[in-house]
Amino acid sequence: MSDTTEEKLAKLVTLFPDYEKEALLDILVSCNGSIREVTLLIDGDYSKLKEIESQRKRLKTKSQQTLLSCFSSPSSAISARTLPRGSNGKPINLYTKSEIESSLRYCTYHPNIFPDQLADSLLKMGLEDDAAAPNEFYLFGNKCVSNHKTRIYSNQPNGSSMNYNGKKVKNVGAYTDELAMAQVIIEETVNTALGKRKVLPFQVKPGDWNVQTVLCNIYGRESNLDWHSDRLTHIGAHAVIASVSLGFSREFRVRKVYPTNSQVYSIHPSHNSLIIMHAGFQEEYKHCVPFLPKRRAIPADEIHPLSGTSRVNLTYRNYTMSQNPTCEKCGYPMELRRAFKDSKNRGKYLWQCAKSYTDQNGFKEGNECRGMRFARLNCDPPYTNDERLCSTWLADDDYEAKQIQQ
Ligand SMILES: O=C(O)CCC(=O)C(=O)O
Ligand SMILES: [Fe+2]
Repeated sequence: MSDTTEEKLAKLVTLFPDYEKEALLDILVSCNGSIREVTLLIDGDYSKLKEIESQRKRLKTKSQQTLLSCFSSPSSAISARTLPRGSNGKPINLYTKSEIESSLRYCTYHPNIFPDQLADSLLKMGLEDDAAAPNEFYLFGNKCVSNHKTRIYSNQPNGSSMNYNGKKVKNVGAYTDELAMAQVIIEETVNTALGKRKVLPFQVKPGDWNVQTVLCNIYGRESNLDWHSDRLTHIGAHAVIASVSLGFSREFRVRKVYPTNSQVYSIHPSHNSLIIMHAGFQEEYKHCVPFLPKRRAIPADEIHPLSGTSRVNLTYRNYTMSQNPTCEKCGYPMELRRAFKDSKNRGKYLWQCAKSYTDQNGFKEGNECRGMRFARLNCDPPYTNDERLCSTWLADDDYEAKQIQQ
């Protein structure tokens, strides 16, 4: 059986860690799903590529043309591949609270967050939830299926009609007493932590952070979660997300979203620990749960007594956005994003039509929509067509963008 798109993409992410996942997906689509072609393309074997390109001239679609033109210069392919990551190209391991918090400016780490019994019942809840299922979604028109399972729990009376990542959620889980108890501890810990930090312009104030939704991810031995930043669309700019790890300990990697060769850090959150991804984290960093190396034998003392090699993750989210715009051109819901790639535009919050990225046929020729609006956060309505009113935020250590934009 051939690999799913998600599996192919996971392989490519491992082969080409310096590339954005979205860019790899673009290239994979433009190479008709062939990993071999992608490898040739990125490794700069242009004679082979020419052959492939001339074969494809017959099929020639707009998206393929654009994508290939981005990779037509050997220097762009080679520089991204060969740039060293950090000092020696390897992730830096962060084990303790002080190592994590001194290296990552938007993260705090809180071990032993729940009483032991509560942690164990939440772990069992995740492991035994029969309604948890792989995530199915469309990216650039390709159907992707995650290799970990997910369930969303909501404490809202209208929770059953909620949206997540642009899709109506089926089968929202009811709030149990354990979830309600855990929420009290999480809200208290997060609001206390917020009170000790600088408040960023678009974030909730200390004391006001509260939870409407808990996303539960269940990882087996073979599961992973690819590099991403969480979508801001419903949780807003400068979102604060609380992420609890339960059971078998898996790596949680983080790196800045720019430059492309940014240093990777590896955190090892233990059973019953909390990572708070503070305001600015989703804007400036991305994160993933990498695959466990296939051939690595797991030492007996790492196997969790209740979950074996499975891990449960609970992420607590505060839904702050309710008036999100729809696209003026096609009526599709829009996604809130922050530009970061080029330092000239970095910091601008934008509403982008989600159709091309998430709709089943959204990337087919003639179906693309490039609808865009500037975000005007904390205003009614939260969008504008006047660029001068666009909400913008730059990290205070982003000297490069500040200098260019002044
Ligand atoms: O499992 C984790 O630690 C991360 C989960 C996550 O990033 C997400 O659900 O968006
Ligand atoms: Fe995430």
